[in-house]
Amino acid sequence: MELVAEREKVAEGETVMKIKKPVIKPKPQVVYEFDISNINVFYGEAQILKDINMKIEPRSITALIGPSGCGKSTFLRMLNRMNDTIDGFSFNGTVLHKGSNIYDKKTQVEDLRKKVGMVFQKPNPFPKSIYENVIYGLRLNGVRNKSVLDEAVEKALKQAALWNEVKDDLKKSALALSGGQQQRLCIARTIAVEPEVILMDEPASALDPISTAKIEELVFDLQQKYTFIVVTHNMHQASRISQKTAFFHMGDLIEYGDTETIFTKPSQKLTENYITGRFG
Ligand SMILES: Nc1ncnc2c1ncn2[C@@H]1O[C@H](COP(=O)(O)OP(=O)(O)OP(=O)(O)O)[C@@H](O)[C@H]1O
Repeated sequence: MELVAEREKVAEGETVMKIKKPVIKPKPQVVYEFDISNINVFYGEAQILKDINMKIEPRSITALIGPSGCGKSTFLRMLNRMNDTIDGFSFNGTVLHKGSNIYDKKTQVEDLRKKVGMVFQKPNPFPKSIYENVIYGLRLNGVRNKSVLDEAVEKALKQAALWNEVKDDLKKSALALSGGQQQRLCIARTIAVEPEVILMDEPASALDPISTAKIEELVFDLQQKYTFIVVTHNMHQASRISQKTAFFHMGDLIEYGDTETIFTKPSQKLTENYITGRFG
């Protein structure tokens, strides 16, 4: 802190020191999308995640990579409390979403999940029409107005790059769509409730290369609007779409940083061995 002193002439020949109060400028506070501190997760006696710390910036794409069973999905599910109902689940540590503790007793899980949506590995549309799938969350939230719903359907399907393919068939069963279209429909369903974050657990692993490319393009295009956190086994996918990468191994977060650095100059040998395909 710097004190600023100024000489002030009071009367001829006489000066006094006038101390000006220091001006303390508040530091701009970074509000992270997620600020995760010292997370330890257990299923029964088994420790699944060990002292994980991670800060995730808003409007970014983070890839979670690591060999099977290292805890990527468990970590992802910590972010919208999807582990809560798993038998034997317990944890300690803190997960802040936009500064609020999501595991606080006062947090309503339904409200959290409106802000933090999730897309799963296998497309899981409901056995309903395309239209009904997209508005599912809005209906749950009590939206009834037909023109509001119509508008939301068009907007979400356009954002999910599916509108042109289905706009004349909105009453068709979602189950009649291809796997790739179903996954984009699930993304549209997630987008329709206007979340802040979209969690994705291997969203393209059940899809063909063309559908995979469409999902990647979509995530890339939507990053201006949403924060994405994506579990992937596909190293090319991680390096193509994400700005940040987190490498997990046996429950430890081994390395987390800029994707380019992780893929070109990882600081840990274990990371290098994994990304170069020596194990995993
Ligand atoms: N419901 C559960 N009950 C008990 N143990 C579980 C449960 N779900 C996962 N596990 C265990 O927790 C560990 C981490 O699993 P998790 O699914 O988070 O890993 P992952 O890195 O996502 O794996 P994958 O890449 O194969 O999907 C594994 O050892 C797994 O067997």
